[in-house]
Amino acid sequence: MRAHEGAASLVCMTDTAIAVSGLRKTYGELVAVADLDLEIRRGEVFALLGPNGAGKSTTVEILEGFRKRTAGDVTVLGEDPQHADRAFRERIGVMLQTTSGRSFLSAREALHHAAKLYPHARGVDDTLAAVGLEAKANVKPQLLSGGQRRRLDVALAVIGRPELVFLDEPTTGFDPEARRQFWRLIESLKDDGTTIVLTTHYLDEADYLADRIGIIAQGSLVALDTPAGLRARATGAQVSWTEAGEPRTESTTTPSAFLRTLLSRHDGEIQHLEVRHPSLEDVYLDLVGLDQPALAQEAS
Ligand SMILES: Nc1ncnc2c1ncn2[C@@H]1O[C@H](COP(=O)(O)OP(=O)(O)OP(=O)(O)O)[C@@H](O)[C@H]1O
Repeated sequence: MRAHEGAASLVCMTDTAIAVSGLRKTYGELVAVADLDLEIRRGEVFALLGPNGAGKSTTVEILEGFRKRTAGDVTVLGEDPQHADRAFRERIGVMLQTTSGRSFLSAREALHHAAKLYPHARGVDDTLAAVGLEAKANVKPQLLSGGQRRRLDVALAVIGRPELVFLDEPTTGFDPEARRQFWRLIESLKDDGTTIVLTTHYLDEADYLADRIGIIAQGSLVALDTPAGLRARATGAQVSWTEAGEPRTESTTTPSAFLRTLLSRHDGEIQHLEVRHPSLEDVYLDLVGLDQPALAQEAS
């Protein structure tokens, strides 16, 4: 290898947290993930969105080293997760969809126990505070609410100060305040340079937190962009108003021109006049297909 090639590959190694090429996972006849290519940079917050059964958890679990792939190349922090050793495990934090709280330990004890497994773990009390569980520190998981157990799962995923955190639907069951608190925690992890991969069904969460969003449908990536880039794919607007007591709605790609015409037709105040631009959710629904069944295609 020539010197400049070595330097180039070193830059590539340090900049890339996750590299996926041609990833495929089948369960018998079912294709859960179909030839997925993806690169996630270090320090990036990456959100994976998609309908139920799209293949998000399967993909994430392969990246975590908990599931074997059928085909393709996967590198996570420079290693193949399929051959993950303890050193690799210490560098990643994982929050699975199912809660993992140890029922015989209190929240604080569970975190103390987990912290011992990592060389540079966070403080237990700081971590409890970051997820808003100080008041429940001495409570066993089975006496926590569903949302509080998820918060404990988040705390367990980040206690080891991992370089890379996987969060599978982390805020399912959170009340609005807990979600905001979780968002602040993600922001502080990002400020520390942590790479974060999260799956979520909340478009606002992905919009707020993610540097880039990957949208997966039927095992394939159908879009990969920044939240702003995805929103920019939406064109046109819906103009609605009330005329002669009847609600009216028009879709238009030229809302200003439409409004000028509408205003010229009305002397007085137009009732309930509203211009609505497509949201990220509209773009998402368009990409995954409104009528798309949440089933992976049959293996070919
Ligand atoms: N162990 C398994 N054996 C057989 N099929 C599986 C298995 N795990 C997942 N599947 C199937 O693979 C497809 C993808 O599932 P996956 O859990 O990855 O979807 P998901 O996008 O995470 O969905 P959700 O949003 O509902 O969590 C689904 O059709 C699912 O039924």
